[in-house]
Amino acid sequence: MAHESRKIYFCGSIRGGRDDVHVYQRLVHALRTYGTVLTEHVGDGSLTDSGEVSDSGDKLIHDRDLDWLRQSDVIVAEVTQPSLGVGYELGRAVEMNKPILCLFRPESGRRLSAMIRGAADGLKIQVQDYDQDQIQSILSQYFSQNRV
Ligand SMILES: O=c1[nH]c(=O)n([C@H]2C[C@H](O)[C@@H](COP(=O)(O)O)O2)cc1CO
Repeated sequence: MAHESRKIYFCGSIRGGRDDVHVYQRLVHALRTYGTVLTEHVGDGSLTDSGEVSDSGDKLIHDRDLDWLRQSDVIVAEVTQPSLGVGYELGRAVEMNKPILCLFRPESGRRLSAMIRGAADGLKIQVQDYDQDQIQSILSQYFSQNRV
């Protein structure tokens, strides 16, 4: 798929905690090489764990994000910092049969949920352990696959 037309949905923790926001920032920046990132705000350093401010509240955020999820060609999720919202997005994306790449940093000392690692089939749903130095190579390898 051509870079210009590919829509990427990036998932990262917001109310689950913003400790990894610098990693999300790097990923969003790197992902722009491969398409349009619909959820750029996830990597915004000024967005706190209060989440986005919206007059219409959480329903607007939820409905907008599900629309973006439906439109997207691929989901990339940074899953090191546990987040209910990211887990929910991934579950919905699985049901939509979207290609999914989950990225986990073992250096965190955490153990990824079995419901994420156990969902991987190595094809449509991929879970990759990585450290930040590998961001470019992992994304380059992933997007060179025909299925995304
Ligand atoms: O303000 C928000 N905006 C937003 O787009 N989200 C979406 C995108 C993130 O991938 C995910 C984060 O979920 P959580 O806030 O539960 O960590 O949910 C979540 C929030 C706040 O829950």
